[in-house]
Amino acid sequence: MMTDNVLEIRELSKDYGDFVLDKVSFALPRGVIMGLIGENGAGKSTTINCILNETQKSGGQVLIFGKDHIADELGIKDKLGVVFDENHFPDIFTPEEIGKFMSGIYSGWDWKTYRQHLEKFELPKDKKIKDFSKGMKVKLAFAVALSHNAELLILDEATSGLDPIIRDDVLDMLIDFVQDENHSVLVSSHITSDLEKVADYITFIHKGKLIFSHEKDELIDNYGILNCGAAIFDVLDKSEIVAYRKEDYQFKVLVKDRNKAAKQYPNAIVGPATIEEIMLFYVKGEMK
Ligand SMILES: Nc1ncnc2c1ncn2[C@@H]1O[C@H](COP(=O)(O)OP(=O)(O)OP(=O)(O)O)[C@@H](O)[C@H]1O
Repeated sequence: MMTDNVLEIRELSKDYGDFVLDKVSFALPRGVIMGLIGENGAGKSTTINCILNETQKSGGQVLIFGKDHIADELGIKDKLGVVFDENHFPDIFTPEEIGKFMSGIYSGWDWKTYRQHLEKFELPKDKKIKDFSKGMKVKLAFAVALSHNAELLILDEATSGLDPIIRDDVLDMLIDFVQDENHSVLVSSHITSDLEKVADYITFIHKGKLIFSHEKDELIDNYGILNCGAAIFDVLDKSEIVAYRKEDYQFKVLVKDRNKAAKQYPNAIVGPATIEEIMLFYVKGEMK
């Protein structure tokens, strides 16, 4: 049987001297949307650039569709759609001319789908890209990425500069895209609420290290925030606590198993945690 991971990253490292991406490993199963989260400078773009071999990795292994990402670069390219926050199509061209160019690059180029996307995104096919707004440029990049029968989309902060309405359109598009069970998406974003909406998996990188890569529902169902005063906080079992934040006389504590915590500390108030809160606690919280 074929591997069911479209992307496998094993101990991926990149040493920039003052920043090290440190043996990051995770796998993206076929048919899912994976959100890649982390603070500014955490290493999200470095990870994606190493996957795409835009940056040479210092160590580790990257398999795309079960094949080494460098040895099989040409075979992989056709099945990969990529969108960055800045897309540098030559801006003297029109979408129609970009289409002609892309049809020479991708063997699976599909004019009909491309024209449908241009229409859906209300992109004028004969207007020069230099006169496009930022949102229009990103939409054009999506139109290209979605028009050559790609099986894996990799998006690096592609939605960050878009207004909430276009962002919502793009998120719907990603959900549409994975309706085909052969399609998968890796999407990095600061906007954790977007990822909370669409991602099936969340991979969290902090200071160049992998903190976790889990199914989103598992995170949402299990993690929790326990609110308590100093008396309870002092007796909390250190091993159950991910991190805590002190606000006036209250302690807010991130726990990995909120049901267990609620049973163990019946006098504390325990509630669910959002992906954003989980990230905030890991990045800004203190360890007991
Ligand atoms: N070409 C480079 N040369 C040297 N250092 C680099 C290079 N590219 C990135 N870095 C460093 O790697 C670190 C991680 O950057 P990266 O862009 O991967 O983070 P990020 O998680 O994508 O952040 P952001 O959300 O701000 O885009 C930063 O400290 C950055 O300075």
